[in-house]
Amino acid sequence: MLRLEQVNLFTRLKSQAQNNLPGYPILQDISFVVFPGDRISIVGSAGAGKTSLLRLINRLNEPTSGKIYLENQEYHQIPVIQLRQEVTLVQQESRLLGMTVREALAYPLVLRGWSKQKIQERVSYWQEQLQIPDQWLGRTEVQLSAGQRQLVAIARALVIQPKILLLDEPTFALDPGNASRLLIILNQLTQIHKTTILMVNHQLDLAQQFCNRLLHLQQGQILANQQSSEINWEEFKTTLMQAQYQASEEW
Ligand SMILES: Nc1ncnc2c1ncn2[C@@H]1O[C@H](COP(=O)(O)OP(=O)(O)OP(=O)(O)O)[C@@H](O)[C@H]1O
Repeated sequence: MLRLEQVNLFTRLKSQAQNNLPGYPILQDISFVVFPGDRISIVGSAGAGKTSLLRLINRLNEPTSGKIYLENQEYHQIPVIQLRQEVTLVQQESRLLGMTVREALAYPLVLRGWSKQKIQERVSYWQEQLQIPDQWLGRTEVQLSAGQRQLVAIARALVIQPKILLLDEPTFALDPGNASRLLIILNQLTQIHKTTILMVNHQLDLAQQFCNRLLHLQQGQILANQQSSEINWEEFKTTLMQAQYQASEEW
C-alpha cells in the first residue's frame, strides 16, 4: 500500500544553503513497506525522527533523496490534495481554527462540495464511532481539553475516510483509561474500514496493545521493523528506556 525506498531527509537551513554547506541528517536510508490494514507503532527516543517520518509520508516534507510510493504510484505523480485525502495526518497539537466542533467535523466535506444531508450523515457516523458526546458539538477549542481536542481532530480526519491515517502521539493528553479506549476504537476501525494506521507512541504499553508491527527509530535510522508477535516486549521496554536515558544524557 505504501512503500518507502532508501529515503533520506536532510535539513537545509538558509545559512547552510547560502554557504553551500550540506544539511545534517534527520532521516537516513529509510525503507519499509506498509500493507493494507497494518497498525504500525513508531517508537524511539526524543529527536529520533518519528514526527519527521510522518510529515514525509503526508508530504509536508520532501525527501532529500529516495522515493515514496502509494499503491505503486510515485508520490510526485499524485496531486497533493488527492494524496492528503488518502493519507491524512493528525498532528500532536490540533487546532479547530475558531470553529465549533460541529463546523470542524463538517469542514473537510464542505470543502469537497457535499450536500448538507450527506455531511450530516457522515459526521453523525464518525461522531458515534469515536463516542463524541452531543454536548461538545457547539464548543470551540478553548472549551475543550487537550484530550477532547485530539479526539475531535481524529474524527475530523476520519470523516473523509482516508486509506492511511497518520497519528502523532494521539494519546499524549489522555488518561490511561481513555487512551486505551481510543486505541480499542481505532483497532476496530482498521477491521471495519480496512484503514491503515501509523502511530507515533511514547507509551510502549499502548504501542503493544495497538500494533501488529513496530518500527523502532534511532537517530534517524530504522533500528527494527518487527511483527508485534515476534517482540519480547519486556526486553524491548528495558532496551528502549536505556536508549532514551542515554539520549537525554547526550542532550
Ligand atoms: N524543520 C526542522 N529544521 C531543522 N531541524 C529539524 C526540523 N524538524 C526536525 N528537526 C530535527 O530533526 C530531528 C528529528 O526530529 P523529530 O521531531 O522528527 O523527532 P521525534 O522523534 O518526533 O522527537 P519527539 O519524540 O521529541 O517528538 C531532531 O534532531 C530535530 O531537531
